[in-house]
Amino acid sequence: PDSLASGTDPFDLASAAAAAIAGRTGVDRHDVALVLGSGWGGAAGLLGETTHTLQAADLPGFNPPTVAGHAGTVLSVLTPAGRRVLVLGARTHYYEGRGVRAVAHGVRTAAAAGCSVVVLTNGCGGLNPDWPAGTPVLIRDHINLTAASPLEGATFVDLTDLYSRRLRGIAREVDPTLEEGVYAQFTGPHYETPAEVQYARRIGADLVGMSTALEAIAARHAGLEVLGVSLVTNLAAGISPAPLSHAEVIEAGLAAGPRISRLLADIVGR
Ligand SMILES: Nc1nc2[nH]c(I)nc2c(=O)[nH]1
Repeated sequence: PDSLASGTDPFDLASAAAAAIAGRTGVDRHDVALVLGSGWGGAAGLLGETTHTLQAADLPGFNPPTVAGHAGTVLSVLTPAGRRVLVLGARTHYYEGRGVRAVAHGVRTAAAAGCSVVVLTNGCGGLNPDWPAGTPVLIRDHINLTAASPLEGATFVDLTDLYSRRLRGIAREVDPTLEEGVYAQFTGPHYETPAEVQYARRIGADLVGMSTALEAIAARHAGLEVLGVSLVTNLAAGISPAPLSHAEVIEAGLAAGPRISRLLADIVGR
């Protein structure tokens, strides 16, 4: 929990985690951090050569993986262009109840490790019937419905252009067909009711998920430039008349794998 009594300043903990990464990999500085969400697991292999694989739980402030499929690893990848990518395969979701500091720890560690850019990916529900499962969507902006902030105290941070226009431009150069949308973070872990999905649509959301917004705010505060990319893994509740079968969702996510992994590799390689 986030009790102040714990004493460990979140930024000291992030520095300790970054020092542990540098110590174990011999890589003193990473350039780009990549947070892998549902359906994005295959991206790391296409980025370049994974020179080091660390267990996240061995690093200060990271927790054992609770989301199935998240390998719970932190990778150091060397791209063909000689850039160092820190691949965080161990996201903490707000719904785990570990508090906002745990949610923000990964991006704070990335900043402490020297990164200047973080790419946040996630799996989400789609509100646009024209975006079927398997559609990647650039996040243009977010609506934070968690009623929480990763920041504490009088930490006033401007969030204009939080999802970097520059990085979205690079992404669209890589794939001009990419859609853009507004991502709404719900607390979860339950999915939205059809009425909540209609509410999200009416307030301007195109995507609904349970991650990303809090991490993006913490990333901006830590000085990182942010790119967010969602993978629609299902149509949100009530959007499609017949609820998609879980098998279809899994299949659509897998089918999109090669395309979205290539997309990320080309964006990071720029
Ligand atoms: N809130 C929310 N999160 C999600 N994550 C995935 I994958 N699908 C959904 C969804 O439909 N709603």
